[in-house]
Amino acid sequence: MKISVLGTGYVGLSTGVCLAEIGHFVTCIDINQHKIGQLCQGKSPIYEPFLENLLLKNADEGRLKFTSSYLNGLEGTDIIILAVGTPQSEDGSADLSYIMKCAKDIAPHLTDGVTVVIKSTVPVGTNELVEKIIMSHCNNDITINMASNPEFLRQGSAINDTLHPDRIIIGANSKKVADKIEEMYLPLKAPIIKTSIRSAELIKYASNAFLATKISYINQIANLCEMVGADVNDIALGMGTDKRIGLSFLQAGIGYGGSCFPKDVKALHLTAEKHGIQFSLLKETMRINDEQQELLVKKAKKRFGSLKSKKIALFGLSFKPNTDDMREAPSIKIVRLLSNEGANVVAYDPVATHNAREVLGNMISYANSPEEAILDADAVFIVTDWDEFKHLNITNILKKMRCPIIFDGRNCLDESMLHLLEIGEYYPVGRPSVIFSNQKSD
Ligand SMILES: NC(=O)c1ccc[n+]([C@@H]2O[C@H](COP(=O)([O-])OP(=O)(O)OC[C@H]3O[C@@H](n4cnc5c(N)ncnc54)[C@H](O)[C@@H]3O)[C@@H](O)[C@H]2O)c1
Ligand SMILES: O=c1ccn([C@@H]2O[C@H](COP(=O)(O)OP(=O)(O)O[C@H]3O[C@H](CO)[C@@H](O)[C@H](O)[C@H]3O)[C@@H](O)[C@H]2O)c(=O)[nH]1
Repeated sequence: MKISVLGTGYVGLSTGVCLAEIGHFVTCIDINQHKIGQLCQGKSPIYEPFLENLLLKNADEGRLKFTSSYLNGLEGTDIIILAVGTPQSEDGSADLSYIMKCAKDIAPHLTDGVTVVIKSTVPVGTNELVEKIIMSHCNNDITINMASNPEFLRQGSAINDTLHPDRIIIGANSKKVADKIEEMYLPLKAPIIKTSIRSAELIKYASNAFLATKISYINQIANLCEMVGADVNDIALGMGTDKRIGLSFLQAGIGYGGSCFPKDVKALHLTAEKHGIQFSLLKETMRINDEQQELLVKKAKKRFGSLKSKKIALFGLSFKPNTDDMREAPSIKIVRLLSNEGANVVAYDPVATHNAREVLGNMISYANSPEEAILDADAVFIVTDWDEFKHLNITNILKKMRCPIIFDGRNCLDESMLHLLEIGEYYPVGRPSVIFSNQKSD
């Protein structure tokens, strides 16, 4: 099939590359000419494992092209996939301006019978609005088919998630349109769920808000664990082994961030409110998450009394491992709180430093390695659970501190290695803290 993908962000680019990989002829279109320039040279503008290799392979084999011209990019296409951003507006609702502008701009280039698929996360009813905009800006004599096909990939595992999805949701108002989209995905051999357009739109928000709520739930259990001397890892295992609950998204820590959960929970809450439903459960999900992001600073204040002039080494800046994305990263709030307390922050992240500089500027210093970050540090905050912090000989590095005081916001330090710390303090989330004091001489 000939497919055009609008938007070459995390979703558009991963989708375009993977659809080419399964044999389609794909043109990715973006209004950001700098991005298109990079992509035409085979460079991925984002850090996403396996993306660049697959991009180069499919471009070389002639199935993947990039352009910023709608005229060239939409010519003779069977399916158009809209994957432009829908960020948060000031009032918390989804900002649909990019998708509406995109609809208006592509309209004059559409040909009769083309299928327009919305992959971006959009509030229920958006497909109908987009269809209206397209119909009022296209040639009068054409018909188009609209469909909703929300995306569930996670950053950091986008390629794997796209090639091996748990399910594919296709929302369409006719069997013919749904079958066409199913045909596009057939090589993936993934379970397909066909629904109405409105249901498909809502499935996306319902899924993200549920996962975010699961995280806030376990985080609140973690807080209780700290009060009663229980261990949240044991609780998560004990709960999650029940198939009805499941083990995933029960990792306690400093809360969720990223380009999706924060904005999508807010948007769903607002949609519900707009329709007279008080979805206060989601309000709590958000409140717990806001508070959870303050946890490490609160713990450090309790430990040190004052954080004024303390040097804090931050391990990790991105909102999750395997991505350089800083959108809504908990590190941003942590840095602001630490700065307000008069602490000095030095941060190390394996790949996100460049993007972090744009958000945090010179509020903090940036180190090139964990070793550099801990020089003269009073405490370490583990903010992102990069493998490097779990496996590497991180305990050996921390051992170099005079007295390592570690606040592990992701419970990711390998506890079996902690005995290497002859002296020090380890404060995980929702688990008993450990104080080491010259164990060797004991
Ligand atoms: N990031 C994720 O993990 C993820 C996962 C699932 C769903 N989503 C949803 O997918 C959508 C895209 O998210 P993203 O993170 O990929 O966004 P992004 O911000 O990374 O990328 C959006 C891209 O769209 C381009 N764009 C804007 N207007 C355009 C236009 N008129 N024509 C062509 N290109 C245009 C921008 O230049 C940008 O490159 C959002 O609705 C998001 O909620 C995101
Ligand atoms: O048990 C957990 C799992 C995740 N997180 C945090 O939650 C955030 C989001 O993580 P994750 O869901 O893995 O990454 P995203 O790339 O944001 O993916 C989510 O958001 C995407 C955009 O809508 C959806 O497509 C995905 O299905 C959905 O998982 C991160 O800050 C994680 O650290 C936790 O704190 N505990």
